[in-house]
Amino acid sequence: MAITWIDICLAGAGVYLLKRVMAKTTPAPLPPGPKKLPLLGNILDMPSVKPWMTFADWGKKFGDISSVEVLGQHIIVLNSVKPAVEMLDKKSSVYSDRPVLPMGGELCGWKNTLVLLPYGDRFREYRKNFHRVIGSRASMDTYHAVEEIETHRFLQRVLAKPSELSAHVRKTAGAIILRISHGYEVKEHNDPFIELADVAVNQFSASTATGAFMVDIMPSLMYVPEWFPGAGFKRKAREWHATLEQMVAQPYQFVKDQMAAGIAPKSFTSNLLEGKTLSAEEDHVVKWSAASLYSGGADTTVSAIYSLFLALTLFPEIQKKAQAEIDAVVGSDRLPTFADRDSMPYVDALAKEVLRWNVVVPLAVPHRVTEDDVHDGYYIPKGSLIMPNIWFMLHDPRTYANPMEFEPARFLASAGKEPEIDPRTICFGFGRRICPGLHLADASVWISCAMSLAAFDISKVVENGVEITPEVDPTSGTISHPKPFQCSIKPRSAKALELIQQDANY
Ligand code: HEM
Repeated sequence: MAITWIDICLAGAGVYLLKRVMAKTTPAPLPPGPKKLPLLGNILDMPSVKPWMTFADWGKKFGDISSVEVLGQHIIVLNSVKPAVEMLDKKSSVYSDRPVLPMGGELCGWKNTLVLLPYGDRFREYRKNFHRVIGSRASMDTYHAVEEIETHRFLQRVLAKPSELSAHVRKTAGAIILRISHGYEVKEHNDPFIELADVAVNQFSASTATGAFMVDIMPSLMYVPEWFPGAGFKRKAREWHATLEQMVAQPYQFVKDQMAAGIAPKSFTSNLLEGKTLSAEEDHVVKWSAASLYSGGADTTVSAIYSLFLALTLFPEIQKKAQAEIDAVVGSDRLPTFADRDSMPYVDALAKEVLRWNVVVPLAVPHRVTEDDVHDGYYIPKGSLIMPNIWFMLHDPRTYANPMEFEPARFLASAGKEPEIDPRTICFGFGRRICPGLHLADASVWISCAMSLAAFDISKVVENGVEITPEVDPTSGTISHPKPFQCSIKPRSAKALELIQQDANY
């Protein structure tokens, strides 16, 4: 029997009606959201620039849990901490998967790193490794010396070339993480591992950018051969896959060679390899969890520390208050160390405010739901992507007074006023996917605040008698950075200069 257009239309109408009927049989309504178009859903509502701003508007219109549907994909946006904790933490056994990303995850291979790893046994193994090495504030004590030495070297680099602040921040983050992950000490210039990681991390951002590759919308394109017209993305994916493989394999081989020679310093990788013969699966887990540590830490703290310098440039009074505290506690004969942390509440508050003001990962990383759920009266279908709007949670006037202002004192108790919520309970995400590098990040941001403030005065650049005020306009993207800005960085005194120039290898 021949099939006619009428049959097809009737079948189409049937599917549509069936969907409508099925929609009616769902256990509860979907969370509210912008009105959908037939077939296209909310594709035209999806923002491409700073989506967290649009999502915050949805929160105001539709409440703390809102939803959209893009080509059949449900996206649930959470605009407050309460549902984020109730769903992602309390129901973590069904809210902890990650989305499948055809370009970045599958073709380029980033699905082997923790951030995109599907929820399951391998995921648990990686997390266990992270937990063992940097899973608590106490375990981070082992790495305080590395943090202090590398941050001191950072001061020396800044002193030598203050105009290259951003590059120094990046290099220091890479140096700290590579020492912890692979026991590798970076070279002062053109370090091959740092360069490789920079390229790979940029490729990660490019390959996972929303809407950048058609294959992310039509996953079947993954199977198109490279020679096929329009399949340029496959060649690109092959190249990017190769960079990632090198970024993972080279430092790993370095540790193995050093261990064979009996000269490997203690590190995340050497610790996991020590005295063991690994199966292929165990080898994969050690190699890729070390790389996850390295790639997760390479770009994130960079954003936070760069924004510390932006804040210090913009708010000289806050800088002076923090320096006064350091002078009173540490004096001027030495640089601050982690041992001073508990005695310097204002510097601690400053580090917290940096994490709140400049939100490094504004929408976290989407969590994928693995079972149908009904939450707070709303239907959350299996396969939905949950996006916690961390940016809004940290700028919500219900939680933070004058949220757009940079004000460390909000985290200090004063007469009749409790400190505001610690942003570290929000900025690192939620549930079983919470950032496993949070203690390391916290330590890096704090020591950078304390040492930089002890050593330097940071101020606006004056050009032709005019002060240049940097703009506060962070970039869009999974990891948001302050836009490049100029500032003047000078040693605070002759004594500070002497301290910076002292040997950093203590
Ligand atoms: C200021 C610095 C940092 C911030 C604000 C930050 C924030 C985040 C956030 C929001 C997530 C997603 C959590 C979720 O899905 O709910 C995440 C995941 C992750 N972070 Fe961080 N992070 C920072 C530094 C670091 C560092 C230093 C490392 C490595 C040592 C790291 C490694 C990772 C990894 C591997 C994941 C993926 C975890 C998973 O999927 O299970 N992060 N981070």
